[in-house]
This record gives sequence, C-alpha cells and structure tokens, in this order.
Amino acid sequence: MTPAQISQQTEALCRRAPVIPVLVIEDATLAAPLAAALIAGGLPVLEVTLRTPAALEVIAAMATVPGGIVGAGTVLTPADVAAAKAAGARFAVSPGATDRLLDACEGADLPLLPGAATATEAMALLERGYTVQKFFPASAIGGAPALKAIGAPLPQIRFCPTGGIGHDTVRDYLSLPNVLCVGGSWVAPKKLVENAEWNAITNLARQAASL
Ligand SMILES: O=C(O)C(=O)C[C@H](O)[C@H](O)COP(=O)(O)O
Repeated sequence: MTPAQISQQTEALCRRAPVIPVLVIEDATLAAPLAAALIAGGLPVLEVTLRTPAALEVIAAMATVPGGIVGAGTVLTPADVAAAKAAGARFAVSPGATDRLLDACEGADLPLLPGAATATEAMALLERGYTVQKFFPASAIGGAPALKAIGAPLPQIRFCPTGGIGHDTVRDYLSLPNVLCVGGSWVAPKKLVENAEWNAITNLARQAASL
C-alpha cells in the first residue's frame, strides 16, 4: 500500500465518527461487550493500545463484534505491525513515526495513523505522502491552539489529535478545519470497564458520537 492509499483509508476511518475510543484493556473477557457497548453508542472505530499483555487477545475478540473496525494503538515496531495484523487489527496508530515502522505498515497493507508533534515531523510525513496524521500528545503540546497554528501553513494535512482530550476540550479540536476526529480514552473510563457498566459506556459513546 502506498502512503497515499493509506491516507485515503485512514481518512475514511476518521470520518466514521467524531471520536475514536483509545482502549487500554487488561482483561480480554471484557473486550467483546466493551466493543459492543461502544458500537451501540455510535462509535464503530476502536483503538486497542498494545500496552497490556492482553492487548492482542482483546483485538482478536473485538474483531468478531459486528459493526466495528478494530485497530491497534501504540504500534512501535515491525514486530508490532505483524502481531497486530495477525490478531485481526484493520489499522494501526503510533505515537510518532519511524522509517522502519512506515515501511512495515506499507509492506503489510496495514493503514497507519502516524503521530506527529511538530511542524517538522508533520512535514516529514507529508513529504512521504501521509496527509492524515495523529497530533500527539495533543493537550500537552498546546492543545487546539497549537494544532490550529501548525495547520495554518500545512492545510493539506488532516489530523486526529489524541492525548489528554476530554469532554471539556473535545469541541475545541473538532471545530478546527484540519481535524477529522479525535482520539481519547474518556469514553471508556477504567472504572466503568472493570465494573462492566456497559449502559453507562454506551451513553458516553452516544454523547461523543453526537458531537
Ligand atoms: O497509544 C498510543 O499510540 C498513543 O499515542 C497514546 C494514546 O493516544 C493516549 O494514551 C490517549 O489516551 P488519553 O490521553 O487518555 O486520551
């Protein structure tokens, strides 16, 4: 897959809903009901971070839930790309980008949302053909005003800001013309997931989906 084809696919994913839930899940038995709760609330695109030992099992379980599109987050290496794809991930998300990671995703036909935090990083990805990027860690590097400023000279790049976004700031990002959607963990709080409060999670998803 070329970077242009990848960007086309990630743009389509980002246009499915205003929010991509970022999920850090320790217990794979919670995966399928959690995915179903989020999808029922109107958030079909789900990012499962490869930060827990259960992550690949979680991706495999969520991939069986109808109506969802499950990807892997925290994808750092070619080995992560292979493992995520084998588990059933349909896209990958990374906090930054390296040539080895980009080569691996292009070679494996796995659409990647690569991270950028500065104009130089965004330009390097753009030079390679990536017009859809993750802006990370969004709130810590200046939030919506920073993304607006970076976007002014780079209007051809579309972003999914992620990192520290919540109810209070999500609208600031979504109102920017260069933002397709945002990523965040606030729609699936740890406590609600661990207590299997699926209706509460569906309600949070519904609120996010209507933004
Ligand atoms: O795992 C990755 O690939 C990342 O880049 C990090 C995540 O995007 C953040 O952890 C989002 O989490 P919150 O800040 O809690 O919304």
